[in-house]
Amino acid sequence: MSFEKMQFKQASTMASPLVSIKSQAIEMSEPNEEITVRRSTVIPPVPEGMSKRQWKKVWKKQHYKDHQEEYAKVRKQKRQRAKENRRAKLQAFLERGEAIPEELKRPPKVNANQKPSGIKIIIDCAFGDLMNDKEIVSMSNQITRTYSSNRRENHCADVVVTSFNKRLKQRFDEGLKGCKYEEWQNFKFVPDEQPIVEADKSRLVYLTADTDEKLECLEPGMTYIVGGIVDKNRHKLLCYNKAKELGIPTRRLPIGEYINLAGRKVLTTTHVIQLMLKYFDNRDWKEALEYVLPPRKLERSDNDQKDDSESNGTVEETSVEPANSEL
Ligand SMILES: C[S@@+](CC[C@H](N)C(=O)[O-])C[C@H]1O[C@@H](n2cnc3c(N)ncnc32)[C@H](O)[C@@H]1O
Repeated sequence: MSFEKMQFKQASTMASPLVSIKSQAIEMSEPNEEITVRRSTVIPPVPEGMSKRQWKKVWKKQHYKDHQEEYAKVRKQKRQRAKENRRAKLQAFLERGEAIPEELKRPPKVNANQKPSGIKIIIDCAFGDLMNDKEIVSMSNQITRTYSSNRRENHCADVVVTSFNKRLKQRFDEGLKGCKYEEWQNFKFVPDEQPIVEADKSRLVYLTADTDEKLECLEPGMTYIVGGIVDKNRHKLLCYNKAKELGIPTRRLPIGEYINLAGRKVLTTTHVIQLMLKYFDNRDWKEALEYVLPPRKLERSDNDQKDDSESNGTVEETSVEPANSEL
């Protein structure tokens, strides 16, 4: 049993609550009624050797683990409600005989006319130890988004997720249980770096914002490596240095050549892959950039620039899908 778990067990059995936080308890109600989350306000005393802050974190985590199934039900109900609301909105337009607005349209989840782009993409996830728990969750979500883009766009790639082990794998096996990632089409998850270290280096390119060398175009037959890390730019040159050590050529995306984006042009892993897939539509970077990046990032204002400086220049992923794929 881990130290944290032991502390939790001991403390849970203690009687007098000394610390008060908003811990969550889920109330199950009648079927079809809203499943609500009721907040109780006490947690057991802080175990010795732990700060109040650490203890709150451990308590919350354990509480979430204990109520995982109920939380999943709440999420499911929320999704269901959102679906019903959307359907009702669409219905209202149809009943009035009006055209459905573009923002309510959605592309099909699977694109039946999809063609292979001929490229391979490696998501290098060897940086798990540099991410906190939230960032691991964000990274796992980015991988699932990448998968849906790879199913939805007009061109797909063979994607390999390397160093898929430890906390990231655990996140998929526990938090994203049921997503059946082992069965995803055109996606492979491997526990080590074999696909990188054993590849023919002349067919490899490591993408990084930290190089001056521009990626002119994407070539079928090539393998492009994208860093699988969410770091708010804490670790500058991380992927660049790794590529250099491994003798892999590096390239940056030609962002500044086509659009106006202030600050460092560091994109999220998902955006980079979505851009690559979109590029194959017309082999047009500008078109791909405008499609994938959120519009607020393309038309810069003072506020946007402030946002960027707060997030250390990374263009944060703000929507689940590419900017206009909510259509
Ligand atoms: C959030 S960034 C990670 C930044 C990290 N500090 C690093 O050293 O790369 C995720 C990945 O997307 C790719 N990437 C982001 N912006 C890029 C750009 N402008 N050009 C090429 N690749 C980029 C890189 O592969 C990068 O590792």
